[in-house]
Amino acid sequence: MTEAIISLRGVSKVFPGRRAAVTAVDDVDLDVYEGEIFGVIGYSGAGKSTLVRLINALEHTTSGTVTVAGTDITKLRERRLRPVRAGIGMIFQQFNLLASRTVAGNVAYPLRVAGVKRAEREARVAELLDFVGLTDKAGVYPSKLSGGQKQRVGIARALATSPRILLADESTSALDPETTADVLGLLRRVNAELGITIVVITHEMDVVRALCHRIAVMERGRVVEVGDAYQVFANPTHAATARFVGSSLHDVPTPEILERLRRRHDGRLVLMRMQSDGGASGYLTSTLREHGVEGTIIYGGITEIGERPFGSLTLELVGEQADVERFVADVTVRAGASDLGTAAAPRPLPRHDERGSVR
Ligand SMILES: Nc1ncnc2c1ncn2[C@@H]1O[C@H](COP(=O)(O)OP(=O)(O)OP(=O)(O)O)[C@@H](O)[C@H]1O
Repeated sequence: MTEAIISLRGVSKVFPGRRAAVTAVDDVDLDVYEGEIFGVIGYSGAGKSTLVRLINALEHTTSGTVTVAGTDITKLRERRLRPVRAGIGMIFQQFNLLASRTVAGNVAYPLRVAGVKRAEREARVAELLDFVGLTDKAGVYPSKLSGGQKQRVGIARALATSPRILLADESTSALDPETTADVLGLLRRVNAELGITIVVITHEMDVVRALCHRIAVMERGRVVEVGDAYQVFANPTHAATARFVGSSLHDVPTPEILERLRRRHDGRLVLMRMQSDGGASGYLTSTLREHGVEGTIIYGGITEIGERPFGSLTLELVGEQADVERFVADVTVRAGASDLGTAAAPRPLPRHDERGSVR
């Protein structure tokens, strides 16, 4: 995973709006490495779809260059773009299947367009339907399929011409959680078994959690943060990222919730971040014991990102005041915990870029 298969340099896209021009993508530099699953996240209107449409030249850049598999596609004429697009599969939120064609017909469609002979086409379609688990639906029309099955057909069709890159634009947003998990599992197989680089656009944290190796966070056309999915979520440096994590996990009390907690718990409160190597709870237990302090969990949440624990716990500490002080000093320094004070002497919640972690 060292070579960039997609590179954007100084890329902007401006749409001439009715009143004023809209800068959908604003001076973006980005590398997506061969073999990775890369997430583009952000709220509606951030510019995610436009960014991805620039990668397969469905939109043309206003400025900057987009390089795909070594070719600068911003300089290519339409005819020369065709083979580049053939190397990029795409799946959509609304599946975009042809209603008048069977499942097999839909998957065969890009092969027909590419002029693949019938026998070869049929063999390839059978292979793809087997891969996505829809062999028994070959002769069925899309209207008879569930949402999850439709997206499987979409994936099989996107893979038909053996692309090196798959772009997935909100590919699970129209699906229920169980079906989403199913489709995400299939995308993981596409990446792991076929070695295809995947770029997913999503506003859903669950998708990122289950799938992405690295992510870019977009806000108002700009990439405000990029990196390893776990690192970015564990240590957000931009408010947009922190909002994204907080709105999905709800592990850190909001100021209002903290107020309520203080009414019920008048002891010293401390916010402990749980991350990384799984040693966190052991560290917490031993440090409490070491200082002769008891800790009661009064708020928090722990989940996984990329199979690593992630989240935070808010504890109320009970013990001799001097012991509590020493414990708080210790975990603040060694584990980046946040001292929230007491109901009588409250201390504010940490800003998003001040959160530490238990390592
Ligand atoms: N063809 C277009 N013409 C004019 N403005 C456009 C066009 N396409 C996108 N925009 C504008 O560009 C901005 C970014 O849109 P884009 O669809 O890329 O965002 P997004 O993050 O994908 O949002 P969503 O998740 O809602 O699709 C928005 O303000 C949008 O209105």
